Amino acid sequence: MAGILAIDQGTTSTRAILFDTDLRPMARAQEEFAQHFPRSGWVEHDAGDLWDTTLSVCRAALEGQETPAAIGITNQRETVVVWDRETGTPIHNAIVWQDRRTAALCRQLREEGHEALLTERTGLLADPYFSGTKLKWLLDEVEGAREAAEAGRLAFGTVDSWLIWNLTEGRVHATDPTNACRTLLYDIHAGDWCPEICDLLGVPMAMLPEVRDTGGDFGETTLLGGRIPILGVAGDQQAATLGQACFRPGMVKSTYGTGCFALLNTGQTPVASKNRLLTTIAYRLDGKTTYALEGAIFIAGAVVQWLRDEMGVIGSAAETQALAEQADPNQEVVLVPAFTGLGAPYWSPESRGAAFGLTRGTGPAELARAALESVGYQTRDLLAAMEADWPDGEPSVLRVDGGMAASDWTMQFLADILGAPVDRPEFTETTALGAAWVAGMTAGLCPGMEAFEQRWHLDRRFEAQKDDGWRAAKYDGWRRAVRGVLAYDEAD
Ligand SMILES: Nc1ncnc2c1ncn2[C@@H]1O[C@H](COP(=O)(O)OP(=O)(O)O)[C@@H](O)[C@H]1O
Ligand SMILES: O=P(O)(O)OC[C@H](O)CO
Repeated sequence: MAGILAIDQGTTSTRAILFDTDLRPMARAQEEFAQHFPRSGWVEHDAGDLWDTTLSVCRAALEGQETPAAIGITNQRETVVVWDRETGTPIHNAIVWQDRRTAALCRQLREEGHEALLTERTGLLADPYFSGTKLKWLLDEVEGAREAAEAGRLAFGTVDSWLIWNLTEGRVHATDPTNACRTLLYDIHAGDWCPEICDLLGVPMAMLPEVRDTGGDFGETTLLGGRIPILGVAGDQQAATLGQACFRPGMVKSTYGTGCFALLNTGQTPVASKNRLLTTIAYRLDGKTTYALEGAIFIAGAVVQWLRDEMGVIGSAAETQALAEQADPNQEVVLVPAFTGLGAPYWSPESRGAAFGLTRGTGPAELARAALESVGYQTRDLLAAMEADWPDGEPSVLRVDGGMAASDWTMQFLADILGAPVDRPEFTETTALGAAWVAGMTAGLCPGMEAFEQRWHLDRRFEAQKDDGWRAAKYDGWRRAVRGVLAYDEAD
């Protein structure tokens, strides 16, 4: 029987995985594309590259295969594309979620007292991470853009909308609530775009996509052989939450790719964070919205890439494990990888990274260990904030996935620093799996939630092996290092 094609359009590469209806992977293809850094703190993608790589990985994955019965799309979130409805041409490069160009605008929004409205409606903060201020920047800076948008000639979309538009050859301009809720323009309580915020940011509502259920009808494509309906769309972190079967309130997953994103399912209740986490939509199925608390860290696996590409201390990511094992146990080096600012729970876009505790004897091994440890410390920051925000639902086990979850050393350190077990599933491409499952379920080909939950299989559980004294001392060192980074920023 024909399968389900998952498109995973990520920050550094685009993937397509063809699953059979039992959700076993049958074929896959992946392509990287160029990152553009036109100025310090700016990150752009050529939106044409995002579409071209999508088309080519889909064609490669489908080569010699039957036409799939459905497509599920999952994508890097918050990244902004604006295009001309007539020609389908983007008016500018896509501005990527990591881009910090609107830090001053966000500061101004905070100083003028607008953050309360933004948080109340969207569950987010006035931070450059989200789409809204990036879109405002495009409308302000690209000549003629605002007039064209007001006249209805321009379309805005996160990457999902851009891909849907292209796959349907301009017939469908839509998104789903998991992507809409990251724009800073969407009212997560009303379940619709927020006119007040659009007004505040000068965004004409005519350019916004229609919001449809995560498992819903997003049109069909004829570009991949036959007619294939697009039946599932979710932002990549929410798709991973689905792929990890975190369906019950209290379940939490953490994905370690370029960054790290932890989501705690809070059921049908949107929990307002008192600890600078994000209130977000986990999924909307059959018109019913499930919410999550999210902690977002901008640098996780990217710190390992930095060791490889900029520092040249490793040849491959996997080498960090052996180095960390060799590190001198008497050296307490702490690395705060705030390369693009600090995300949750600090939200300090202008902070930059620092290493503490360096000695004459510090070498690549100690640096590699500190890099891997930084991922554990940052996760503990997030889970501590989650526990404070939602004490009744304290999560007992953390489900992990993403490229860096392959690092046993990092996962063991994570369990040790959390003082709680960490579960790694057999299949760690949970993002694509989640998108495929939603599309397959909507098509009536895949099992519902309960049966899907049963097919989650453990690869390995990492149990905490250290005592509370060790944990407290290590975490205290991290907290002091973060305070140092924040203080340096203030002094600036
Ligand atoms: N064995 C490993 N040890 C440490 N980090 C790893 C390992 N394997 C992969 N990584 C890191 O995981 C990241 C890739 O994960 P992936 O989920 O593919 O990311 P993304 O989807 O964000 O591109 C890279 O940043 C890489 O440095
Ligand atoms: O592309 P990834 O996996 O780094 O994920 C990016 C996130 O969606 C940003 O919020």
